Amino acid sequence: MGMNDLALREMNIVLIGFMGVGKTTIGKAVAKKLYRDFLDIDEEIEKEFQMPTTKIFQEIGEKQFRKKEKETIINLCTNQRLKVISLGGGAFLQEEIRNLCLSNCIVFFLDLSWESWKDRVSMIIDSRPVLQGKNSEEMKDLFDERQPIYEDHHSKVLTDNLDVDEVASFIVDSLKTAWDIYEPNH
Ligand SMILES: Nc1ncnc2c1ncn2[C@@H]1O[C@H](COP(=O)(O)OP(=O)(O)OP(=O)(O)O)[C@@H](O)[C@H]1O
Ligand SMILES: O=C(O)C1=C[C@@H](O)[C@@H](O)[C@H](O)C1
Ligand SMILES: [Mg+2]
Repeated sequence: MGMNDLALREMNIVLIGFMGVGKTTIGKAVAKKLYRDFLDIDEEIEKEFQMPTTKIFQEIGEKQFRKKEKETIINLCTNQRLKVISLGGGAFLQEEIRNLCLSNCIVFFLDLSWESWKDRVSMIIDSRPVLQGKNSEEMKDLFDERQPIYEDHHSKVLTDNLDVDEVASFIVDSLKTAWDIYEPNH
């Protein structure tokens, strides 16, 4: 099913952004506000391999993780509708994933400044293999290096100084505005 077959209101909503910006937490809140099901790609991959991401990286390798990540996203973004889907922080590194999401889904970039992000490292590091073993400078380099991949999106929200519920409300309000403008007769 391509974008042309779907009403804007039925399209999956996809959240992108760097590790720890809040894709999973905010995605759940957005789904609840819109009465939709929520899907988290990292969680789907972990279910598939029956192990946490850290263990997948150690025992099966990042390459297989990325392959499964691509297959899972292509499958869900092609065969599902009316979902809120949070991607992993590295998913948009793959051009095929970027292209498919941008043509089939509504893509929201959750933006967060480095200053705010660095205070969250301790909360997330245990479950993010890509951050493990990196010092602050190396994390900053990765953070900067990743920003351009998130620049391909339909809409973005700067989450500095907003709590989870405020970000979710902003996303829902902006979607409803777009739906009313582009599909006024639904
Ligand atoms: N707007 C916010 N304000 C404060 N804390 C937040 C906000 N959004 C998320 N958090 C917290 O930041 C942490 C990381 O959030 P979350 O796991 O949702 O990130 P993520 O983007 O899904 O990361 P990953 O890409 O690694 O899956 C959580 O502890 C969450 O409660
Ligand atoms: O940014 C990344 O490369 C990653 C982010 C997480 O969501 C997971 O998908 C995994 O830990 C890799
Ligand atoms: Mg997540």
